[in-house]
Amino acid sequence: MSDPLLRLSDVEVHFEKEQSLWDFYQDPDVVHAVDGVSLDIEENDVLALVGESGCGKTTLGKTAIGLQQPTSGSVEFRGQDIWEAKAGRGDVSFEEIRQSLQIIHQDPGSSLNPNQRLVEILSEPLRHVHPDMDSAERRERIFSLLERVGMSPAADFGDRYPHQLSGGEKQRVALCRALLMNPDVILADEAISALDVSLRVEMMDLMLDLQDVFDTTYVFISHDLSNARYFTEHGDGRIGVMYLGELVELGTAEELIEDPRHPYTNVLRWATPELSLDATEAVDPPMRKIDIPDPVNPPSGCRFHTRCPEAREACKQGTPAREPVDGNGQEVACFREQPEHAYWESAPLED
Ligand SMILES: Nc1ncnc2c1ncn2[C@@H]1O[C@H](COP(=O)(O)OP(=O)(O)OP(=O)(O)O)[C@@H](O)[C@H]1O
Repeated sequence: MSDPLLRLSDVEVHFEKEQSLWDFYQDPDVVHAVDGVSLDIEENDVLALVGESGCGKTTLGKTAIGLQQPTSGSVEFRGQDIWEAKAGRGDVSFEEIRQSLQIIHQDPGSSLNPNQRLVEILSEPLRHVHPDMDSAERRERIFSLLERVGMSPAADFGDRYPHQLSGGEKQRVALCRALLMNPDVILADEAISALDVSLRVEMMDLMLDLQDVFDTTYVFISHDLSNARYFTEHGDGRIGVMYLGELVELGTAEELIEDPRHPYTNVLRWATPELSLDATEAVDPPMRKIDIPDPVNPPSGCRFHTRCPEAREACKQGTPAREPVDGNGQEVACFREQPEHAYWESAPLED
């Protein structure tokens, strides 16, 4: 079997927190941003990462595209370890890999040069990928892409500066610029979150429409399960649920929403009114505590045990591995999926 497009193996990303002068003689605090994540991402794949603020979505996404070096574990691009390539020990150069792995941010304005017209901004990636292309051909490619993303008349838009665009138009330009690099993966980091609700679906449709043209994979980060659902249902992809740095459940939107196996996935589903679940469902959150534990000192055992309504004493020990559910593509990391686990004999946690 051929290698997946991206393979993350037991990836860990820990950050040392900045210290004040007073803490100088103490060991720095270490933030456990990502821990023990293994995941394959395929060609033309769609993967959405969801979870509450600070759970590690951006860090994991950036690690997957080689913008963040893991503190342990590995990230391979088509079988080539990205950081070995960076150290000059690869068959493919780091620059080539990074060119294949692009990112679009929540705030596209900050990444578009305010002093350049769109046609200049979009010429840069083309010059990079096709150094032999003449300027007339570049303009033709740029204008046809601008038309395709609904920025018409393209010649008029091409002459504009970023400040002359709406938020939605800036995000389209950021998408065009990423696509013109001919990438294998685009990390869309909350790329639709700042848009008006009415424009979000339009942008997601556009991204998926262009996926067929450019043969690219999307890693789509969102704190909103209903957007992740729309994107993965229309893109035939999966959702990964993150909790305190760990990937606790993986599956299609239908699997996760109709049959969430991890109690934390159930919380996300509960917290998303747009999913219009059964009106008879609980109004109280399906959690024992609201507060998120400190990622500097994550709870022992299953990290969700301090909030989980199903938690028992056994959940304080050992990290549950993510395992397949019922032989379909769904995977969950919860002791309750293991009929023989000590969980079933242990006492419930009630505090
Ligand atoms: N460069 C850094 N230095 C120190 N800590 C960091 C750094 N980057 C991220 N963190 C911490 O790592 C944890 C995960 O952050 P991350 O941004 O990946 O989460 P997230 O799920 O994307 O959150 P959000 O939705 O708020 O963007 C957080 O506790 C964050 O404060």
